Amino acid sequence: DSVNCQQGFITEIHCPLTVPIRTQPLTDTYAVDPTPFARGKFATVRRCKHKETGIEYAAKCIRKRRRAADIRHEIMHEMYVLKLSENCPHIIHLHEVYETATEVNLVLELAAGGELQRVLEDQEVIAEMEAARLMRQILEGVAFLHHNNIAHLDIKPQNLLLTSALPQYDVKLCDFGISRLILKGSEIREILGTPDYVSPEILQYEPISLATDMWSIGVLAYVLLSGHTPFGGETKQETFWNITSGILEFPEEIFCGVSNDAKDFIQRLLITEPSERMTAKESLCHSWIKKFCDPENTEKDLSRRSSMDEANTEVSDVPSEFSKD
Ligand SMILES: Cc1cnc(Nc2ccc(CC#N)cc2)nc1Nc1cc(C2CC2)[nH]n1
Repeated sequence: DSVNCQQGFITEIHCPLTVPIRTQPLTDTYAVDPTPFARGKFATVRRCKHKETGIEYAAKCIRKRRRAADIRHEIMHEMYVLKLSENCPHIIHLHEVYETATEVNLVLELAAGGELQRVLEDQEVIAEMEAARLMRQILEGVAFLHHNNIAHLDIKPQNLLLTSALPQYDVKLCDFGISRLILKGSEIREILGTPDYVSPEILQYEPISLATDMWSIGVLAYVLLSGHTPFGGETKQETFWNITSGILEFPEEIFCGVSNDAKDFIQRLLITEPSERMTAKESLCHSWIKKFCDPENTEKDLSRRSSMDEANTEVSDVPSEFSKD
């Protein structure tokens, strides 16, 4: 399709994928909470309620000028990626867009449960079955993006939102502010992302690819199961050194009770050579994801890792086979 991209931004998309942009003030239609959920460097996110329907959304207000540079094309890129993903249940939905002279307001689906990061802060680790269930949903969202040649480039617990506070919550990917369209031949090398989740190729200024997201997913799986980051150091420099060293360890004191399948899943993602990592599709076929998520399996009494000391999960040595696509 005639996608015209420069440096990985989707500028205009040939198809009826237009997004109506309203110019009347957001506050005519929505009652906006004064206190923001989250305040990023360039965006502020607030809960808001539609005055007629009473439905609640999240309004992401992005300033158009950043250090005097006009970044409207970046905002339009994020809007297009969200619009492109409107049928994916694991990506936050874009409802509508408002624009003024100085800012763009994306009215987005509200994920009332907040950031996965909060859950990790409250309960440190997540039961392995729950981690696999969340990981499958995240992988389905990422597989959708990668099928459209879009790399998210900032996958981390702060950008994974929970639909509710109840235990059987679902998870949705958000924040496409630094996502990029990755097309064959277009080499994109930019220092992006968050230290603990950044991949070796980014640190070595190598081309960024869809595999860059798979590294971050490996880090995320490690954190969900152990409560620790695999390469975290005392300083940023030490973390970066650990990441490029490619040394991956599963210390017994933080991985006791975690199945070999789960470790194999992580090992097949935290590989310094991007082309050797599993793709999102291959990850969805990995036995750790299938074992916990196939319907017939959940009937069986799968050992649930309730806490560190009770953990006596039988170590399953099922070889992790997955289809080569
Ligand atoms: C209850 C809640 C609490 N905290 C955040 N934090 C947060 C995290 C990342 C980004 C980064 C972005 N974008 C913005 C806010 N989002 C929430 N709900 C949202 C947030 C949203 C849409 C994504 C804004 N829907 N429901």
